[in-house]
Amino acid sequence: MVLKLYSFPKSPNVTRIAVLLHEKKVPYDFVLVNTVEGEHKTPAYLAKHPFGQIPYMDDDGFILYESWAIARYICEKYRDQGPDLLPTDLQKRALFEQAASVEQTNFQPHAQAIVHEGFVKELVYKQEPNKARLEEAKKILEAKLDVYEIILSKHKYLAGDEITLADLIHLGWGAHLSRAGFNALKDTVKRPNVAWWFNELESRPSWQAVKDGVRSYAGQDSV
Ligand SMILES: N[C@@H](CCC(=O)N[C@@H](CS)C(=O)NCC(=O)O)C(=O)O
Repeated sequence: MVLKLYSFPKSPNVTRIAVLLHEKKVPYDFVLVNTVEGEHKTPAYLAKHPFGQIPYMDDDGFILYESWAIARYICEKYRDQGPDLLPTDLQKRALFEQAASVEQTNFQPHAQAIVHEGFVKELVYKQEPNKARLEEAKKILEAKLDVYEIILSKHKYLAGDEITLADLIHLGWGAHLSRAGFNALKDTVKRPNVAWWFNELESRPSWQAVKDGVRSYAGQDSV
């Protein structure tokens, strides 16, 4: 049975997984979860994902939630297909885990706040955005990206000169930032290394395929 991602296809927490499936050339399907109607809080959904969030994965009956856990599972299971995105060498793995932790603490929460307050709340949930929270998150992420600039001036990717899952997983939330009026990932003057890095990620055929997939799904505009 083809691997299934329960989500809405444009969700950053699922596009960050879909890009890995394209890197690994693994076929998958989306199963649409209507979060606007609260489908993710129904008993049937909660039986699969007890926190009532998107996404979760069904791999031939094996259920897994939490996007980072799903991402690691895919990179481990399909290690021999496409680029190896999860280093096994002790020190390379430690540097990968460091970069993974950096994404989870220094990038994702702030990027999510910017995207959520910047347009998702209003557009999808018809709620009033919290402008103060938006500005605060922008300020914090700008400062975090200054540190990214230092890291990326020393090597091409976050964990060294080889691309890993820790880089690619930035695409989900990162690609939505411009739409929220936050262009710091693309500022070639202020942060040339960050801009180079993010452009490399966005230019990968796997990401283009994700964008095409989202575009063709139920007429949604793209990530
Ligand atoms: N840590 C989780 C976060 C999942 C998450 O926050 N999903 C959001 C959508 S982007 C959601 O389902 N929000 C609805 C809710 O929490 O009720 C992951 O990475 O999968």
